[in-house]
Amino acid sequence: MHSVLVLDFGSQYTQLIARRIREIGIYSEIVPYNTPIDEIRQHNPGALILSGGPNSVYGEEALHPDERIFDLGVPVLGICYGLQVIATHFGGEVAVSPKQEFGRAQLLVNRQDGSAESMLFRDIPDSDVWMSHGDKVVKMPEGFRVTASSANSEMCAIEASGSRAALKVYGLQFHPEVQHSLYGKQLLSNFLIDIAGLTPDWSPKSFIEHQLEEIRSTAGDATVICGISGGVDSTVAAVLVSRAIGKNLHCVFVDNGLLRKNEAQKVMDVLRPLGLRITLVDAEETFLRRLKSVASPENKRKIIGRTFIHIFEEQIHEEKFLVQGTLYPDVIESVSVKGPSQTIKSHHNVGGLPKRMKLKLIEPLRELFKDEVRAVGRELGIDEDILMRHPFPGPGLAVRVLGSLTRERLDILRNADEIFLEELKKHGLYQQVWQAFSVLLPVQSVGVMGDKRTYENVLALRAVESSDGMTADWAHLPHDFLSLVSNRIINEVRGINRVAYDISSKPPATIEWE
Ligand SMILES: Nc1ncnc2c1ncn2[C@@H]1O[C@H](COP(=O)(O)OP(=O)(O)OP(=O)(O)O)[C@@H](O)[C@H]1O
Ligand SMILES: O=c1[nH]c(=O)c2[nH+]cn([C@@H]3O[C@H](COP(=O)(O)O)[C@@H](O)[C@H]3O)c2[nH]1
Ligand SMILES: NC(=O)CC[C@H](N)C(=O)O
Ligand SMILES: [Mg+2]
Repeated sequence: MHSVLVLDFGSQYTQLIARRIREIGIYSEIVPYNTPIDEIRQHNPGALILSGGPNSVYGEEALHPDERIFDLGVPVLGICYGLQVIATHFGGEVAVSPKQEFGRAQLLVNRQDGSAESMLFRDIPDSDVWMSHGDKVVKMPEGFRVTASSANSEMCAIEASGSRAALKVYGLQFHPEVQHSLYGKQLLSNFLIDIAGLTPDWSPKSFIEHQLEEIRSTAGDATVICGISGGVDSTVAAVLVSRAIGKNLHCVFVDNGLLRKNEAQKVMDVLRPLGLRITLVDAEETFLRRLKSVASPENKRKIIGRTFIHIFEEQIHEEKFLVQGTLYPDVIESVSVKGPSQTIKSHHNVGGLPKRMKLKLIEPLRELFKDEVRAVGRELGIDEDILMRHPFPGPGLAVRVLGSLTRERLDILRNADEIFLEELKKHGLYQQVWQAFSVLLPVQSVGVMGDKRTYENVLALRAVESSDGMTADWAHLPHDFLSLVSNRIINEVRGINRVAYDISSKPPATIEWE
């Protein structure tokens, strides 16, 4: 199976490029812009895409790919910064533009220059595209032609032609991957299917078949341990691995004392029908002891990540591999392994892992987004109730009791959160939001209850809409509903006298508070 490699120059839209390609039915992966040519060859790519990026190709901090990518014999499409890389590589010039373009622009496809229409623009009329650039091509590279223009960039789309046509190198100043570029997906499809000749055969089913082979060849006859949480990702990962290696899979569910109310029991009940071999480990003591008096979010996350691995290691008998349900957003936000993107927070299962580990990782979902994992789960026949659960982070309530943890504060949060989730379900709102939870703030406020002054904790409710957790908007829950939840929590949960609703989107906030 050929994949498309996206070389990441740090664009905010890099993941969107990969997504759009998969929506077309072609598998794609993102690698850092400077991945060496030998590594690129190992992926056996059917096409390369160079992403946009914040730098300028003529600046001191310009990022350059391995130049030999242009000799691989596979078609290359550069987007924005990627176009500018192509233009300079082939002898053209890029300079700062007197007029910048951000947002909507009108694309004029060049059909009048006597040459044949570009295959890239087949079935694409003059239409709206989305721009985000301050530089532009000012001198064409030799052996290239202009195939489209916009008001502020005359050389808005270029491609190798004439004696260089066989190179199949294309560049676009606009971003075809964003929804506002009306024919963007059609354009990507023209590039991948018509020009690169790829077959759109990526589907949950083909993904599963491919992964089953990969897992079998990695694991061989070895036994494998899998951290399972009752969440969507680890359940799908465990079912997939158990399909591949059967009884050699041993699942461990860690009760880290940071779970929701009665969660451990509920999860064991839900997972039982899947027929997996699961050990429940009670590690509350260990986690809470190690987290005692730790207030910094990053420290909490790292301690939790390490403790998970220690607990897994205690459970190992002859296992050599650890399966995790790590997803793409966990990876991209934790470490900048995939190019020049920034570390936002250390997800416990990626940035929180200890430096030395006895176990080797198997992470079959590492390149997928949540909605794709759900589609894979559906194909595997996993129950909708499990697949549609809200995500729950591995560090659990530790990142929702802000500041230092105590068992008492965890319990206050558990009781409040239970009411919130119960009411969401009762009102048919649970499935309408992507994730919902409560956060116990390290703040006390004054209240009056039964004529008495109170000085108690403040709780924040958070509910968001999202498709992959990368961006999110706060959910506009009905006011009557919020009022009912607030009332119940203040009346029923000892220790809370005020409830607030979080109305921040991601970005600039994140979904969790820590
Ligand atoms: N309590 C736990 N016991 C064992 N492993 C866990 C636990 N919590 C998290 N993990 C491991 O960490 C991985 C990442 O957690 P994460 O919350 O992202 O995924 P998930 O729990 O499987 O799914 P979801 O995002 O839907 O909650 C899990 O896939 C699992 O391998
Ligand atoms: O397994 C996990 N381990 C973590 O360390 C972690 N941190 C955040 N999350 C979940 O990821 C999504 C995005 O969260 P943020 O906007 O807070 O980064 C949201 O769904 C969060 O709940 C985590 N999941
Ligand atoms: N979005 C981009 O790739 C921007 C590229 C380059 N920095 C410019 O401003 O033109
Ligand atoms: Mg989880």
